[in-house]
Amino acid sequence: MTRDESNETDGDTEVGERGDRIDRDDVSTRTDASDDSDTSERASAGETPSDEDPSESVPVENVPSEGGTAGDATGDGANVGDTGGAFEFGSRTRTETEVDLDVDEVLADEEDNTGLFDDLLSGEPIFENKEVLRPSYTPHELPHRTDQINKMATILVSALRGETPSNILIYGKTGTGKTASAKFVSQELESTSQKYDVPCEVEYINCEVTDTQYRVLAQLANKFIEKNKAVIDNRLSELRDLRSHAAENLDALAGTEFASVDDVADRIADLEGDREEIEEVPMTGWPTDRVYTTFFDAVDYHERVVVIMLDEIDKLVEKSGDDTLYNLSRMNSELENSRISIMGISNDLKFTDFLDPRVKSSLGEEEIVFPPYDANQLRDILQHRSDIAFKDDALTEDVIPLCAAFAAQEHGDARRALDLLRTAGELAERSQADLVEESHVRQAQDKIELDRVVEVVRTLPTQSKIVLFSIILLEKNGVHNVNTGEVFNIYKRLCEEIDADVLTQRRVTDLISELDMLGIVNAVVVSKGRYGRTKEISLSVPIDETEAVLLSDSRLGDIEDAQPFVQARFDN
Ligand SMILES: Nc1ncnc2c1ncn2[C@@H]1O[C@H](COP(=O)(O)OP(=O)(O)OP(=O)(O)O)[C@@H](O)[C@H]1O
Repeated sequence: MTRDESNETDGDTEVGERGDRIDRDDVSTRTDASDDSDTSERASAGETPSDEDPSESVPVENVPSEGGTAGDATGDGANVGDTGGAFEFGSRTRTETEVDLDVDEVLADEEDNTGLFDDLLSGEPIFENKEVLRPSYTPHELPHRTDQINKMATILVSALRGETPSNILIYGKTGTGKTASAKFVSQELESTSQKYDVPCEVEYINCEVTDTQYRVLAQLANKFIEKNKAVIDNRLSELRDLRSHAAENLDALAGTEFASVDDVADRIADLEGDREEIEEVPMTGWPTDRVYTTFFDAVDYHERVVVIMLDEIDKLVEKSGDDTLYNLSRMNSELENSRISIMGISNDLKFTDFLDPRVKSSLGEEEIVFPPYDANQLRDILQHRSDIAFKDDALTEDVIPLCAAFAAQEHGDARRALDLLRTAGELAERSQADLVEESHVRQAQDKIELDRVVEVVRTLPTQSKIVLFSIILLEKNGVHNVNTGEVFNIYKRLCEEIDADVLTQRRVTDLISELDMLGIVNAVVVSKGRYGRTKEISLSVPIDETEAVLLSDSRLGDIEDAQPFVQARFDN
């Protein structure tokens, strides 16, 4: 299990526990639960209802509203139906009554609410099923990817014949449907393999998250170990049945590989031994060759063809070189029972340049390119999804073409197109409109763009933030198309103010070029005749929002009054 997964599990548990606290049925369940240790302790200490310290009853009264002290609550409210001593009876009766009272109060409060949510709920919902527009949804149909899907299927069909499929490399820009298509094909492959009872499995790894050789091999090893355990358990239960039938009547062994009940028992003992020996790979700590051997043995435990899908494979190579791919691609020559095939997916067309030539040729046996979608194709994709996602007639005619056009301008990214459509729907819903209209799409486009800018600016290194802030200060004071020298002067003063290192002007020029590449500023080189050439810099992002993001950085937030700094431009 990855760290993320375990966190998720923790999170779920917590939610579950919190949820328990407000569940009315659960309150009574707890009240019924029997644990009178607390009362008996007090009874043995000679307490009676009359000498009970009033403060002691507080937790009892607080049971339903606090909810968190479930242990105490169950203890004191335990024996409602009992006919125990007067103290217990009185105490318990109070508890139960108050439990109900408090829950009723909560319910009454709910009825008297201010209608905060009622207003929002009252409008006709625009969405039928919003989840369909989220990236986590895997569509059942992928328009305009038939060629690529067919090509993948033609290569992978050998797995269903028990042969090793060629390795495949899939390239294409972001949002061109690579992952969706590959997952679609693997689901089909696995279901067909079950239909024909051919052992074929697909394992998916996202190398952006799992980005070292150790982690990739450990994750794969553990997945196969899990499957092997299930296979062994299945076989064990069949064999135990067979053993008991054969013990009654030896005919049960007819047609099996066993000649006697003892043979069956031996096989069971072997499998139990195998089951016992299986050791999962910890997420850190083993030498990599031990992880590799464990993975190798787990894959080779029984006959099967395995397709390993490495999504964002370029991230793995970038982070930890091509050792993993080298090891995986040479495994087939050593495996005895199984075969593996690799399906790599990448946004970066050039990543194979960094591979060892042997890995490169083995990995790229087959290459499939996913071109960007054009506006018409995006329109079809959006139409398919919107039919399921929105209520009938919830979109005006121009919504889908506009979303498609915006996304096509980007780089034919279906993810962006779907995001736009979903955000437009959400904005319409929020403004309680009956229909999603063109204006909602335009607002959605601005919102997504702004979110992107905010994210990029927020994560800039401090020095770049200071440079950007200098440009903003100049612009805010009416100085447009500034040059590098002007930015540098303000930058220096700001650094002194917040005690940051002052970089050289040359370095600051580089940082400006980086901001240009990120699309935050626009820097054009202009010729000044005999005075040489200079860069004219202007801001390409909304000024107020960007300034707000910069000032939310604790270091830049320290800058008291930015106004005087701008004078620096004129002081020089
Ligand atoms: N032809 C299509 N039909 C329907 N939905 C599509 C199609 N192509 C892409 N999508 C949707 O667009 C989104 C992005 O697709 P996907 O994740 O497959 O892109 P990708 O090429 O793998 O991108 P990245 O390289 O960024 O991971 C997903 O929600 C996917 O369902």
